[in-house]
Amino acid sequence: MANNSGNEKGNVKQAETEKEAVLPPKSNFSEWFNTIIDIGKIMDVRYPVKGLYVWYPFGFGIRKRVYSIIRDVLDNSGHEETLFPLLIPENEFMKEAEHIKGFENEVYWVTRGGMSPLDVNLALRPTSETAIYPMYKLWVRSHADLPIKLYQIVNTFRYETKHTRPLIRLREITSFKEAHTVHATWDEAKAQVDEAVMLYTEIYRKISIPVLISQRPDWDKFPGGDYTIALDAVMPDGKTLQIGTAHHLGTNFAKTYDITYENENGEQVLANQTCYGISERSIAALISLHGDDKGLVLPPVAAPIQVVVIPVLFKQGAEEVMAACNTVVDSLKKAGIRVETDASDLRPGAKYYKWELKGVCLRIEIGPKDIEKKQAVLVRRDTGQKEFVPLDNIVGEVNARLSAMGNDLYAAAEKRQNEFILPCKTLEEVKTSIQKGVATIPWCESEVCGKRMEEEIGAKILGIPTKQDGVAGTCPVCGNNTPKIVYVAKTY
Ligand SMILES: Nc1ncnc2c1ncn2[C@@H]1O[C@H](COS(=O)(=O)NC(=O)[C@@H](N)CS)[C@@H](O)[C@H]1O
Ligand SMILES: [Zn+2]
Repeated sequence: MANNSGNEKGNVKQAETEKEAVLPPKSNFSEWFNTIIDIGKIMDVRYPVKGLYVWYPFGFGIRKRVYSIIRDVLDNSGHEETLFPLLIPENEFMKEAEHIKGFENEVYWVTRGGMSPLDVNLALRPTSETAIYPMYKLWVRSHADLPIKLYQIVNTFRYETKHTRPLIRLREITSFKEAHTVHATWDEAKAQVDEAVMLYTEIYRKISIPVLISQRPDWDKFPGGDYTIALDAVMPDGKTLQIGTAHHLGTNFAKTYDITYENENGEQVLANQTCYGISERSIAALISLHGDDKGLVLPPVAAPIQVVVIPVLFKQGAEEVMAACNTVVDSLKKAGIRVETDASDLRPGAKYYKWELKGVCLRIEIGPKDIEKKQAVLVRRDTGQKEFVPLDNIVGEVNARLSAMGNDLYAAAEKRQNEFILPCKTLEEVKTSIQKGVATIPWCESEVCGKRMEEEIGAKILGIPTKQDGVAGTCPVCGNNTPKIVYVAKTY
């Protein structure tokens, strides 16, 4: 994967040969992803610190649109956005034992200010529980202060020892949306976890991404949490990418940070909490699930450029063609559609290649013949479908295809995801199936059997699907009857 040329010694590797890399076929997914991040102008991997990458403006345009969808969904479901400090004092960070165990190998520390050593070392937030919860202790006094439903979209830092790669595993997570909620009871917090999963599913539906929803096995839950529900995308190579998680924290952190509220009978009661997060892995999934051999394929809601108008110019009638194109561009802009014209002297084929690589949703071609017939040629990026449409209703024709495209991309991705789910009855079958996709296998849910399964298979249990069809099977380890199946998959 990304041979990220930024290195520990801190020097930027000279730009590769100026010639743009050629995009490999998507069947070679690892190289395809690596190349599209570069030539699709998503992120520049040459920053001289391992695991830190630079957003190109085009890639940032995609991130901006995806995160405005995230904000809309959260702001319209009772959440408020806020901002907590980046630096966390060691004494606060080191309070919750489970949480520390889970993060102590990943935390970056600031130990100096200028030339003088700090009296208290400061952690760069890997996630913000230990920054936020000391403040929640000050804010939560009575039942009337609950629920609290806050989120922030910040950068967080994790000293990842596994292979770092842009958008998928960064040491500076640049787009970490983390929500932290406080509730009066365990059940209310459970309802919040369920809402978070529903909202995440809605967000991903809006960017045409289907997800697998499962509860992580107990030994793989969030450090300091009661349980974790995760959303996974099935990537084109059949491996899964965790693109969202919601954690029920019970009273674990409330105990540590003394977050209590006075109930109706004047008693001090420990609060129950949840937290849930999405990162730029959402963009990784968007690029990976919809892209093809020609490059990016972007759902219209996330596309920085939705339409490109290409005038087909000959000596004869060039003026009329340019005039018609400008009229089309103006009317599309007025309708709020993100449109560009390409009147460059590139050959048509080179133009098509350029805009297809960038995932522009629709191409409009207008030549002298089209003027005569008062039509334009419309070409969809996802299907390649070419149609003649009347010029005088170009806005309607474009809008119809843009809204169809978002749904069609989702349907196509959902079909591919379902084909990756491979039901198994034996561990042998699981071993072969996870080379291609996501295996399901009955499991009695006992930790002993689960761990034995992972050993046997040489891969991790992904999680217990929250939606089960309840058909009984037998646990392949203990032979007991069980109504539960579990996902097993190779993961990013
Ligand atoms: N190194 C990383 N690079 C990119 N995304 C990451 C990285 N580590 C985690 N993520 C993403 O961030 C999400 C939330 O991270 S987490 O550890 O699961 N959960 C938390 O940190 C909780 N505080 C909820 S915000 C994960 O589901 C995953 O999609
Ligand atoms: Zn068992």
